[in-house]
Amino acid sequence: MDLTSVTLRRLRMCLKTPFTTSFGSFKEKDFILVEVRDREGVSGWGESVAFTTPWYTEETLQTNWHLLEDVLIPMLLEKPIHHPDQVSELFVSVKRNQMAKSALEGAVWDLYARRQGKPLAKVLGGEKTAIEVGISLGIQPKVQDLLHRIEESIKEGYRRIKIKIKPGWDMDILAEIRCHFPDVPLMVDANSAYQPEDLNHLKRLDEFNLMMVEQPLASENLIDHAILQQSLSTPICLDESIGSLENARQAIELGSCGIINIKIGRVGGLTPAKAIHDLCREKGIPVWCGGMLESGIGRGHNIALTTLSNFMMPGDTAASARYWDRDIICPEVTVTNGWIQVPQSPGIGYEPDQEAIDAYTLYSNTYRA
Ligand SMILES: O=C(O)CCC(=O)c1ccccc1C(=O)O
Ligand SMILES: [Mg+2]
Repeated sequence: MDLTSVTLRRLRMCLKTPFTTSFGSFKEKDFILVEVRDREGVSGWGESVAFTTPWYTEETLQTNWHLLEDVLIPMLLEKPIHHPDQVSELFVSVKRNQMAKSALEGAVWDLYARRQGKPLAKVLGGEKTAIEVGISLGIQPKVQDLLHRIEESIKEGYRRIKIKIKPGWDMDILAEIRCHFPDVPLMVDANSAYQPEDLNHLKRLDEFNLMMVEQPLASENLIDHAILQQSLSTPICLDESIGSLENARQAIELGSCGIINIKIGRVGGLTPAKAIHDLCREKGIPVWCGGMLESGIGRGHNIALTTLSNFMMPGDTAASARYWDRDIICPEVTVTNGWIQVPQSPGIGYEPDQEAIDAYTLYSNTYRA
């Protein structure tokens, strides 16, 4: 692959409705869009999923810009590579900074697939032609608002509902939801809002017939997740705790979870994401693809990854229109009866909408070999 330049753009897109987790609320999404170009002028696209503050992991938009500009782009443009798998190898000497690595690696994967004239899903070894998706609903001002959002989401066809929980917005809310929607496939995500001492309280989650409870405790705390899993019949799903293949191996060995949420950005790219997927398949741990309120570019990457066989549960990659008035890809991602048809055109299979990208760009910079 003859890479000649990389362009970073900082975009700001307004969310249709604010998204609230146990750590705070977002009204807009600021992120870095990455474009790699080769000698023939073909482009590949990637997206950094880092937020502007380090509430989810330690990375931020600014730390990603720094890593990309000062470390990763110079490394990538210095040495020729032949396959996108070599990008994560090239970055082994750089500790962590997974989202920064992933943004660039994803762009190289897209370019590689486009050059082959094949969909990224195929190039990754994915077989599915359609993927099943769910929806993640943030904490709402009132229970009534949440019930209304759930009803709408079911009507739109989403295959499972995930709600965000935190102390004070958990058991009573779930009781209310189950009263109105006794059978809807339901799960909860705490984004580490609980402490090991909350074990007895968390045991009550078993009353609500949940598919899983996502990341109840701190990311570093695999031991207490294992202890909690022993007293819960609801499977624990780890999100923030899984930053690498090694984290996944340890969580599985310790019994810290029964399910893993794979996010490409959190694990450093598509190559490591695939390695975690393969390990989980071997160990009998089902996986699903999480979301980070991505633009269409990141959404396209998620869809391609989800075509791998061990993605056995609906992911969080909802339709473009659930987040944005206008997405930055053509066509936008649409969901019909809870399914997304995997695009069959080359690369991520969605074309970047240059006009929309320009309209959302705050500033940009290009780096040449
Ligand atoms: O709709 C989405 O993209 C996923 C929503 C979501 O749950 C989420 C959004 C932002 C950050 C973290 C998470 C999460 O899965 O924990
Ligand atoms: Mg999560």
